[in-house]
Amino acid sequence: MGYNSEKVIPYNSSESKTKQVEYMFNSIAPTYDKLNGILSLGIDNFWRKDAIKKLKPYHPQQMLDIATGTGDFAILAQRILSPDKIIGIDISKKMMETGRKKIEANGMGNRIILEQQDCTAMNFPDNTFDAATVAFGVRNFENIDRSFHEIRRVLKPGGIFLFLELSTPQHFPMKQLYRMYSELFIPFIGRIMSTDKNAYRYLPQSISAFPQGEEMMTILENNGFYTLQYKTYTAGVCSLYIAQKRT
Ligand SMILES: C[S@@+](CC[C@H](N)C(=O)[O-])C[C@H]1O[C@@H](n2cnc3c(N)ncnc32)[C@H](O)[C@@H]1O
Repeated sequence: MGYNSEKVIPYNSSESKTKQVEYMFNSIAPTYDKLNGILSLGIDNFWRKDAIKKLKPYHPQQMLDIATGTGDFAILAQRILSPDKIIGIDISKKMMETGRKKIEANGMGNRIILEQQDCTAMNFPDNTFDAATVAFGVRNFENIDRSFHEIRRVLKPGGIFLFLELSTPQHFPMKQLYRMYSELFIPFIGRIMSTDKNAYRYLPQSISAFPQGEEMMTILENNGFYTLQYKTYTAGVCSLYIAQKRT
């Protein structure tokens, strides 16, 4: 089944969504971290920390951080959970170049390894990881079902899949405020601060097309997961899903 967010692409080009997304993140990599903080008014750090803490009861030792980008989620997971190993994967070399520098600066080079891989076709054996995480990546996937299927394959039986994604508030007054924020503020800041204007047009469009809540939980179940927890942050601006591999 195809989902609407899979059809939202950054550029007016005939290349696959994956190729366009790779190009876009390579192009915005130098300003990504700074803009992230500005656009979320710094709240993304709170969302990330709260999400990672929820993995504590599972004591994951082998972790996979998909769409790891500049490495923030992997670094936080290492700091909070101290697993034996985290492998971060991403399609964008430039995002990971920044990520590697941050990992080294945090003295975590022997615990976090970054590899260029597409999450729809990973080279890991079946049943490898205790937990897989994605922060703000799923919205960019060209094929959500194939990605989830592949994530399930590389998780051990009972393994945990946790992801955070931006979402659209459903209730007054946040719904209306958020609409102004995403239609005016995001493209404006993107235009003046980023090297790629398209990226900050693509961002609000991909958020509004992304399946959320009940719909996402059904997608997880259809791909072989139980949803253990679904919660929203900041009146619905961000959503967290925690699911477990069904055996
Ligand atoms: C918004 S960034 C998130 C980066 C990081 N997780 C964070 O929290 O800041 C989305 C990332 O998803 C990556 N991505 C998109 N499609 C992917 C795929 N099929 N496989 C692996 N990574 C992918 C992009 O290259 C990009 O670095």
